[in-house]
Amino acid sequence: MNATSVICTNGIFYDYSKGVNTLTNIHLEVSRGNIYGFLGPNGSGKTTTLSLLLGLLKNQRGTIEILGKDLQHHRQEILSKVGSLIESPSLYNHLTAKENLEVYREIYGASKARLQEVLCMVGLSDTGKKTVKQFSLGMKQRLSLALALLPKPELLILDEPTNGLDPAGILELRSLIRKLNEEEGITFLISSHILSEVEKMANRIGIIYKGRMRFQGSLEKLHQLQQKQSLVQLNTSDNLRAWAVLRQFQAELLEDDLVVPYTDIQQVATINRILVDNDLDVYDLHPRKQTLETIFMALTTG
Ligand SMILES: Nc1ncnc2c1ncn2[C@@H]1O[C@H](COP(=O)(O)OP(=O)(O)OP(=O)(O)O)[C@@H](O)[C@H]1O
Repeated sequence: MNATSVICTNGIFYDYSKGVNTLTNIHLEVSRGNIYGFLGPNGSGKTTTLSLLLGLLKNQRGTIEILGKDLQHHRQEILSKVGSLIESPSLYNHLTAKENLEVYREIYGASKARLQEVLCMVGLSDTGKKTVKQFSLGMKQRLSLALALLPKPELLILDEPTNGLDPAGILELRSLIRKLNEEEGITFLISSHILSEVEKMANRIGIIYKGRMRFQGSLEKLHQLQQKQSLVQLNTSDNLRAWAVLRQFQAELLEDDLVVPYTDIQQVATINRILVDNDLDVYDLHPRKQTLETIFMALTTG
């Protein structure tokens, strides 16, 4: 665990029933200031992992450190600094945003000033007498976030927070998360099964599939993986000679085709020029650019 680590799990295992491995050897590392996007298709183990981090389930093997302390031994202390949105909190439909917060303010022992502060942060300070039953789903989600913010958490754990929101609601929530991260210094761990949603706000990504971590690293590292896997497929008048000419590009001869990895489209033009300059006729040139989505699919399919 390094000094900036906010969450560090070491070899977590969890089974709901004997013989079915729900989580296998999970190493998850979230650093201070991260917006960590925790991605995986349905049933891959995201909620189970988040439940373990929040002490709602108990890991059967491995250790969990949060904010520098072992969760097993410092549960209360840790959880007082962690906010979460894991199951929809029970909002009172017949109460206003402020009244709902008032109920929780007492539980958390937060001040009235803090209540106003969080209402402002989530953009609900002017909803006045409107009760929650008149709120859009996006507004309800922001109110839930306000509840989680009341005790001034250092870390917020959100399980699929954009589920069910319309595009405008998703945009709103995304910019709110970014704002809270930048202005309040809150670290986020956010689960999702949609890469494109997380990609726009996260700076660190973890990908889980069938209970195992398939990738963990910066968004740039995922982009690098994407670039490494982009290939141009070629067919020329003499593929063997073309392969020799393009050796500096790590060209490979695969049955009838020549494939060459590339990182940007300019490189494809250069490859073409080299072939023509070497008196090779190019019959077919087909760049296959990987997208982040195809990389995600490749990591999360059998
Ligand atoms: N209470 C439970 N008892 C038994 N099995 C469970 C329980 N909760 C989850 N599972 C199983 O554990 C696996 C992981 O589920 P989990 O909910 O952690 O995945 P997830 O990635 O959060 O998926 P989703 O996006 O669908 O919520 C799934 O196969 C699921 O069926």
